[in-house]
This record gives sequence, C-alpha cells and structure tokens, in this order.
Amino acid sequence: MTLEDLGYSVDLESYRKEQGLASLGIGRVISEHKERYVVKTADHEYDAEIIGSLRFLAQQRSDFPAVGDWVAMAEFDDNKALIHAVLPRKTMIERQAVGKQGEKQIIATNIDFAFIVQAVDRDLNINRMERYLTICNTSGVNPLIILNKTDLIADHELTALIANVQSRIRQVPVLAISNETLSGIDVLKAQMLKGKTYCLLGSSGVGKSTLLNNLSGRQIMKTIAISASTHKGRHATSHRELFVLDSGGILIDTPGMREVGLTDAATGLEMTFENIVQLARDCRFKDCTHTTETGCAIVAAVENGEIDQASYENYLKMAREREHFESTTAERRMKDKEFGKMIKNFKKNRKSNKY
Ligand SMILES: Nc1nc2c(ncn2[C@@H]2O[C@H](COP(=O)(O)OP(=O)(O)OP(=O)(O)O)[C@@H](O)[C@H]2O)c(=O)[nH]1
Ligand SMILES: [Zn+2]
Repeated sequence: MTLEDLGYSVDLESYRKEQGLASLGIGRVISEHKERYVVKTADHEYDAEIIGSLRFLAQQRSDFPAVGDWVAMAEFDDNKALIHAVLPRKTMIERQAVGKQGEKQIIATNIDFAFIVQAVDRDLNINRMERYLTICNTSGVNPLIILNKTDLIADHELTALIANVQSRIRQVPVLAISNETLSGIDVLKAQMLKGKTYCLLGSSGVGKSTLLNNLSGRQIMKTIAISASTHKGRHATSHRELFVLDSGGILIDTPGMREVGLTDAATGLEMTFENIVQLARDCRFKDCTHTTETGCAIVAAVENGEIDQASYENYLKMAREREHFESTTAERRMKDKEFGKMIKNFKKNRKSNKY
C-alpha cells in the first residue's frame, strides 16, 4: 500500500516540505480513543500519542488529531509513534459536543463524500437528513442520501418515500439499497472513486457496518470496547474506523450518533435550505425573523404550500440552535477572560501585599 492509496495528495506533500517536516514520517489516523491514535502509514500501523508541546498548544478539542487526519510522526519503537503535527484539513465534519455546551467535536476529517444513511423501515426522518446535510454543507463535503433496508418495505412504499424525501431535499442524490438482497450495492460501489475518502453518517442501527462489510466484500468486525469497571459492553466504539476498499475508495465508519447538534460554523444551513432562504429577499422587513412579521415572504410561501411546513420548522429550529451555540461560546469566552483578569489581579495584589 502507498500513501496515495490512503488518500495522500500532492498538496499535502508540498506542505510537508515547506514546513520542514520531511524528516518525519507521514501517516493517517484510522482510529482514536481517549487521545490514543492508530496511525496507518504505507507499510505499518502505529499506536501513537501526541507530543507534549502539541498538547500544550492545543486550545480546543479540534486542535487534537481526529480520524481521517494526516499527521507527521516519529517512530520510537516497533509499533509506537509520537505525533508531532496535524497537517491542514481539507474538510472537517463537526458537531456540537454532546453534553458540553458551546464546544465542538470532530466527527471525521479530510472527507470528500458523505453517505447519509437511514433505514426505511421505521427510522426514516427527513429532519435528521436535513441536519446531516447542513453539517456536510458547512464543511464542503459532498453528500449522498442512502435509504437502506428496502427489503423490509413494498416497492410502492419505497417509491412514495423517495418522492417524499425529494420533495423536501431537491439538490441531493438519493440511492435506495438493501444489505440483505444487495440491491443497489453495485451502483454504490461503481460511484466510489479511488483515493477519495467517504464517510458513513447515521444513527445507530441503520446498517452502516453491514454496508461497510458489503462494500469491502469482507467481514470487518467491530471490536466493542469493554469498560473495565462495569464489564458492560460499551456502545459502538470500533477499533478501526478507516478502511481502504478493493475498489480504491477509502471509507470511514463513524460510530452511530444519537445527537448531531450544530455548531456556529453551520454556514451550511443557508445552503441546505436555499429555497427558503432565497425568499427572504422579498420579506418586508430586512431583519425579518420569518415567524410573526406581516409581509414575510417565507411565511406566505409556507401558507400557500410552496415551502414544506416541516422543512420550514426544521430550518427555524436549526437556526435557533446555531444562535444558541454562538451565544454560549461567546459567554464562555467572556467568563474565561474574567477569570484571567481575576487571576491577574490576585497575582498583582499578592505582589503588592508581599505575602
Ligand atoms: N433487513 C435488513 N436488515 C439490515 C440491513 N442492513 C443492516 N441490517 C441489520 O440492521 C442491524 C444494524 O446494522 P448495523 O450495520 O450494525 O448498523 P450500524 O448503523 O452500523 O449501527 P452502529 O454500529 O450502532 O452505528 C443488524 O442487525 C443488521 O443485520 C438491510 O438492508 N436489511
Ligand atoms: Zn420573513
């Protein structure tokens, strides 16, 4: 295997040279667990950690390596390495960190295409599709919607579902597949390009791992991490998350996600809801919130059925969420600043009081 097989590019190579990193090895992070990384190189896999100075300089979660990252590293043992630098990311899919208001968490980096997977039997949720789309649009990743488990419903039901999805999401291709009958799998395989990185996004149980197995033609087992204290199997931490398929495509399987909160960087919202946002030009007031104002072109379009009511509500909900993220981040920064001032004053007082 070569680095190019893993997705390495000319741009990355010239960056590496420019930055004087040529003496270090280059590899791609294929899994991450509590600041321990598995880094794959052309002919090796390393257990890696980051060097102290990198940790020291890290200001936020996104400064640490993530699955999909290219890193410059030094081998120090047979299969151990230290990560010295994270190379610039072409794309970065991120969400609001669960339970940590105002913080971001990277899902995967350097992704070219995302497969947004949903199951047609009971999980289908167009609001959630729009949410994943927004996340993709924000980071410049090309989305494809995959409807899985089509073996579980009748053909006419599937036709209706696809029409339903496409009435709300017009600009994104939709592909129906079944991991059971393998219908659609070859079509999907044929679309995947050598050296490009794909990522599977979707809730737990929609069939991402099964799809990975079908695309790779192998049974790639997930090792479930066992929490030592409770001996309870912990959910969906796969040991390896990045795979090179025989077709040459590179596939990242992210653990199933229950929550996909938006961050302030969700500029993709306007792209996802382009047909809604465009109408705002005709609103009577420039600062229209598109809710209760008279002369709101968006509300009018919802009323006359031009815009889907559910889509409209989902748009407003996500716009509020983005705003909330922004305000909590601002608040936190303010608090940090105040805390910094307090420390400074304390030190000053201590000096002057000489205790
Ligand atoms: N009938 C049917 N069942 C499927 C299909 N694809 C997957 N399944 C089943 O759905 C269940 C969940 O599939 P997984 O592939 O583990 O789902 P996942 O999205 O990887 O879930 P996480 O690993 O929790 O994120 C398994 O029991 C699969 O056998 C399908 O096309 N048809
Ligand atoms: Zn309006």
